[in-house]
Amino acid sequence: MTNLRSRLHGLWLPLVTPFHDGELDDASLRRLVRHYAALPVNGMILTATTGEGLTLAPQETARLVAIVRDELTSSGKDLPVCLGLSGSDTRALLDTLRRTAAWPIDGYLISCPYYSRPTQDGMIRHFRALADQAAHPVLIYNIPYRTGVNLGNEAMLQLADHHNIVGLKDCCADRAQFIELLRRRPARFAVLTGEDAQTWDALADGADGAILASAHIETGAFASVVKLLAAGDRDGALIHWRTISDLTKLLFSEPSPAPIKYWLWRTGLIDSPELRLPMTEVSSELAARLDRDIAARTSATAPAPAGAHCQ
Ligand SMILES: O=C(O)C1=N[C@H](C(=O)O)C[C@H](O)C1
Repeated sequence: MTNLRSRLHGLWLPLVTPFHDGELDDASLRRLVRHYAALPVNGMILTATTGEGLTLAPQETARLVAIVRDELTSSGKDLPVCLGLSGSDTRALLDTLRRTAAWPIDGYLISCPYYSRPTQDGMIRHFRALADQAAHPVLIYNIPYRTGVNLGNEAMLQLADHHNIVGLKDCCADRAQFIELLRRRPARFAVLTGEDAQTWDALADGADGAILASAHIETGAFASVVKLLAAGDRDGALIHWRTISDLTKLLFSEPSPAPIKYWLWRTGLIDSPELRLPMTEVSSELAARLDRDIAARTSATAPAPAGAHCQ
């Protein structure tokens, strides 16, 4: 597997997990991976928020990882892949790390423990225990509005010194905290944003890259924004950002990844827009808005697949 730290830049895609009639949809998954492998994506995250990882059985996650690696290999694309993990029981996560140690992945994206609201010291000890054990490097996922707890910069910087913790996916939603971290972090600690609507600000502030669910759509434009801003071409990046900034809001106007799955279904990339409960499909109002946006963006390309219809 790859040296993950050296690959933590550019645009990463947190892949949706396609389902059909309640089951993991292997055919759609293979189609998705082939599609994105041909686009300017620097890495993939599996089974995170967008991948509905909390709803997958361990055997399904193993099958998903194997399929993704198989399709990437057949596409000739050596993309790094991180497995999303979340949980609030350190011992259970240690078991998961042992069970997945030999899987064909390059790293883990591990969210802060949710619901129990531990102290900063508790989270430091949690991530150190996981990183000590992990057979692959660890990216921390700080997303307080989902977990209920914010990993502050003092704790983050202590964790950044751990040899097996290589970076952060930041969704702290606090620009001052984010900028201070960018100023104080060691160079070996990568910082990528996961705040779709704030992508421009985060990259302009100095983030190394972005992990964006919205980039399932208009992938090339998102990749251009990341690449051009990194190269210092603000005007060039702005041309692309203006075509996608509203999209980031539309795709998060109901719980993600329902709007993205609806879009991928309507454009023929997956066979069904279904999610696993408690997540539900988009409302009919949003479906109509998405259809209008799809029509506006794809009028020059293929029509919606036969059988796809507004709900
Ligand atoms: O699945 C992810 O990883 C992402 N999660 C964030 C969220 O859903 O809150 C958003 C980001 O685009 C990717």
